[in-house]
Amino acid sequence: MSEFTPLRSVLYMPSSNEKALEKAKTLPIDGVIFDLEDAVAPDAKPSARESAAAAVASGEYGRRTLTIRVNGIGTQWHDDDIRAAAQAGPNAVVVPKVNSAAEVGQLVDALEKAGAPDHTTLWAMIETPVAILDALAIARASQRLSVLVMGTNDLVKELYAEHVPGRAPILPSLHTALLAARAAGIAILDGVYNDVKNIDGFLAECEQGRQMGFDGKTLIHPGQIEGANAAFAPSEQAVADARGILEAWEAGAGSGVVTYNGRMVENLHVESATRTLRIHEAITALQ
Ligand SMILES: CC(C)(COP(=O)(O)OP(=O)(O)OC[C@H]1O[C@@H](n2cnc3c(N)ncnc32)[C@H](O)[C@@H]1OP(=O)(O)O)[C@@H](O)C(=O)NCCC(=O)NCCSC(=O)C[C@H](O)C(=O)O
Ligand SMILES: [Mg+2]
Repeated sequence: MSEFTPLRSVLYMPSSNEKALEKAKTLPIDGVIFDLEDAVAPDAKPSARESAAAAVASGEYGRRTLTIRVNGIGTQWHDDDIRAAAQAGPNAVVVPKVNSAAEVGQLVDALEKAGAPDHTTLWAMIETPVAILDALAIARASQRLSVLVMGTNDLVKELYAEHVPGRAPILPSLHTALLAARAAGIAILDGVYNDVKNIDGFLAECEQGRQMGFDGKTLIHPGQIEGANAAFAPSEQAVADARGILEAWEAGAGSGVVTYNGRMVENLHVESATRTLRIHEAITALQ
């Protein structure tokens, strides 16, 4: 995956829900997670596995990043899921409840043994206390691991915490996982917002996630896409400022510090501005 593959909006859908699989072909999402885990009842798992593989193979999802979330290590479905997902060759296989660097190694071996193509990376879900405490080791465990995905429902459950506006009970965990992803140089996606009818609450959480540094948000409903796409794209003002910073820097050629709109600009601000423009260009290229 290139450094700036946009992942602003990554929508989960139960792979047992044919209507949802069909609808996703038309939705303005950056990525899809065809779910085989929590959203699929045990009896429906074998057919959901086939549907997810067929969806990936269909070639009908355009430029969207396609992923399959398998059932976790140690479950009765895991090995068959891994085999089917590897052979389908999505952009990534998402694995829930990854708890250690050793598990990342085990997953990468299993994917390679099952014939996963080189373009199929691993996305590890961080959703348990032990994963938070081992986040750096997990994030650095393999070149094939490209994204951490927060599982905030499981995390809240495991902590005996509560879902509250502002997410104070899980902020330390979110920050720890962010630190790990950034230290490892990989992407990280924020968790889902369960109250699908509460758009204001959802937008506030998107804003918070973007300010913290997340690359995008995992979603559960089409009504959440527009807000996530807007929140995780550089705003018009951010793009204008980035261009202004680069112009001011070039105009001051050779000096180690200049100003833009009265604010100090040093090399590090130029790097951030360049990154903002590259993200903006990658998003613009999607349209
Ligand atoms: C949450 C839902 C069960 C709500 O479903 P529903 O009441 O049917 O919603 P609507 O009637 O408002 O739906 C309107 C239309 O949109 C389609 N739809 C709904 N959701 C999706 C979706 N996720 N993908 C694609 N399309 C979707 C409906 O079919 C309607 O279509 P139409 O009739 O043509 O207008 C439901 O949204 C849902 O199932 N969401 C996904 C749930 C899921 O995948 N959960 C597992 C992942 S979350 C998680 O586990 C994270 C992590 O592990 C953690 O621990 O936090
Ligand atoms: Mg979970």
